[in-house]
Amino acid sequence: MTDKALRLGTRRSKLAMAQSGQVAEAVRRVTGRPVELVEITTYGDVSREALAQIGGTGVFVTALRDALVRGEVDFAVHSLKDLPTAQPAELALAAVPVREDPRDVIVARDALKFTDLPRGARIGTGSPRRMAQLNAYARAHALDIETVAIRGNVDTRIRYVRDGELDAVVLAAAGLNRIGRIDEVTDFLSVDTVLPAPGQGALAIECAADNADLIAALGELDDPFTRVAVTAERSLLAALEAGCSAPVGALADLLTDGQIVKEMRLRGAVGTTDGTRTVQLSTTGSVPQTHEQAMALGRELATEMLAQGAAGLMGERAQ
Ligand SMILES: NCc1[nH]cc(CCC(=O)O)c1CC(=O)O
Repeated sequence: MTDKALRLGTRRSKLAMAQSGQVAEAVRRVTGRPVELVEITTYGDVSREALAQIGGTGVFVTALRDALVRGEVDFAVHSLKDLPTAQPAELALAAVPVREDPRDVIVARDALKFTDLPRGARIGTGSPRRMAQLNAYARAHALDIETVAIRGNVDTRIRYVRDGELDAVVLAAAGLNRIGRIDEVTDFLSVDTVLPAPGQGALAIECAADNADLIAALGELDDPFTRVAVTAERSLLAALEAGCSAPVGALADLLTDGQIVKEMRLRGAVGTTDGTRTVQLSTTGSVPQTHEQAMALGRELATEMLAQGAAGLMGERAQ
């Protein structure tokens, strides 16, 4: 094996740099090769206005993928939840490392928990999924909250709370962990309250589909269970024909009896952002042993959710 540095394409944001840095270290460890970070500036990074117009995080992923396809970098790390469900033929998902905490969390003023927020509290999030589920919970439990649409990176969002503009913001635990700000969380939301985005908490390591040596080397970092779980979650998302900013929550986990793994459960939730209508279902089956079995589990749940009217609740998908 050669000693030439592997080039890891990354965005410059704090979260992207943290994720890429952590994966770079793991790749050095398993391959014994040096890894060099190559910063890719995306259109969305340059202009906030542009991002609003193009819509969503797809622009970030696209720029990294273009650099991979052009051979400017050897591999890239994405937050799996930001990755479109369609896999381009030129690229391979070489590894899905062990997922960390998939939960959403609250960063609130005065160390408040979600259910202790005062009447009329304003909670910031840019995610229709989080709005839908927080508002549905609030309606069911007579909480009087108002969800407020915000944008921006993690630092910007927490600043809304520190500046007193909002009472709380909702973020992913995994992102805060990776940038070293997990201590600022005031409440970890149970997945029974807010089902995370498909793939939340997991990373995707991508490289060129024709680079078999690199796929094999990066494959050392793959966690087969995380991979089947996120495959089932993303299959549900795809079968609902929903985009990555649609109000869809999904989480696959293992049902165990003592130490013995019995089955995999896949939960899904869709709802209108005002929380008035939701479809929330789960299905349980044998733990998928193949990609195709994991895909089938997601499709199966999607079919049941669509039969209960899920399609009619997703009007607010990405512009
Ligand atoms: N949409 C932005 C984004 N993409 C991935 C994460 C966090 C890391 C993860 O979920 O894996 C975040 C921030 C957030 O939702 O708080």
